[in-house]
Amino acid sequence: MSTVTLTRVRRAYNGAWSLDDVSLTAPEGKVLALLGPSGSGKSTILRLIAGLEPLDAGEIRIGDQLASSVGVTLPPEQRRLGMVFQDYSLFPHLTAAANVGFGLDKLARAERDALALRWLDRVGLKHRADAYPHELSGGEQQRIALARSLAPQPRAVLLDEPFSGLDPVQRAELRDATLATLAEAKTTALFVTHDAEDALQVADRLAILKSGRLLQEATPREAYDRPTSIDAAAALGPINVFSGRVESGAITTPFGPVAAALPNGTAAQAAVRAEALALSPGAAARVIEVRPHGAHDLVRIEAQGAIWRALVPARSTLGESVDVTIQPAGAFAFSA
Ligand SMILES: Nc1ncnc2c1ncn2[C@@H]1O[C@H](COP(=O)(O)OP(=O)(O)OP(=O)(O)O)[C@@H](O)[C@H]1O
Repeated sequence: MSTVTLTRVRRAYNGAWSLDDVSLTAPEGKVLALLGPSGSGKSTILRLIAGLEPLDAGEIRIGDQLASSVGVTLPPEQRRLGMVFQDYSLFPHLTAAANVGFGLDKLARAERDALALRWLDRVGLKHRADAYPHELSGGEQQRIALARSLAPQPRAVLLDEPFSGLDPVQRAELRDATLATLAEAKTTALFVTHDAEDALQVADRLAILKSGRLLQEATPREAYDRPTSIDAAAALGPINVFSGRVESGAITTPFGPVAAALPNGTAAQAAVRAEALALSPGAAARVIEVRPHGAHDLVRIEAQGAIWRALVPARSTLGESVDVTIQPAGAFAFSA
């Protein structure tokens, strides 16, 4: 396992930056999640690290080795990386065991078979060693793909949306199983997702991207509790935004004040997480709509013409109007 470091990396397609000056580090033996909406550049980062494409500026190092810089692109097979993609990409004509053994061709047959079985065991699929991919569920195929990528002891493993295409139950199970396997293997992992929950659950560190730019790199806790911008806050869950001016250290929103450590008079924006709004019987805001949202209800409330969303415990009894308390831990202010 090795640290993977990107320094001021840029990549353009057809004259437009698809990655613009991105620097980030995947620490040795940890999971770094690349989180962002479609088109934010997540897969481009993986392709550049894998050596599938050249970069246009900056450099990429895997451990001490310079893997990519302008005019230098170490071929993929010399990078010693593992890869897992969302479409599993197992060889259909090979059994599960043969798929896992595929990258172990330098070993003698018996050794290779034993190691493949050991990896199948690690992902809980030893009993399916002789099954062909079409005989396995999507989640099982993905676990085989993970075992195949890790068996040759890569310096780092790249996972591109590995849980998409699975139903929610399979997804949660596979997420937990993958995390356990990565932790056991102590492999550096870069994991692409557009799902905030996946990123928060799986990552040791998060890199939040938008439009080819890195918005924030932090631990999941830091990113959630101390976002550095409105966009970074919005990447981790629904937020409410209000534009106003700072007065006496706060922005006064229709639903209450949000503390702002900015000079008085500054044009600023408040961002309040939907789960940071506590509702109680009262008359400050009108309840427009209540909808189930898993363990929560999503409630739309209106005050002074503004409509905000609140996530409250499911089946809370709310009347037609409520008082609103903004919990400071989920409320942030940014200069506009
Ligand atoms: N080969 C290519 N040719 C032209 N444009 C490309 C190419 N690959 C990526 N892009 C563009 O670069 C930007 C980033 O794409 P990328 O696939 O890295 O985003 P992403 O965050 O992985 O998105 P998704 O979640 O949809 O996979 C997009 O605007 C995309 O259209």
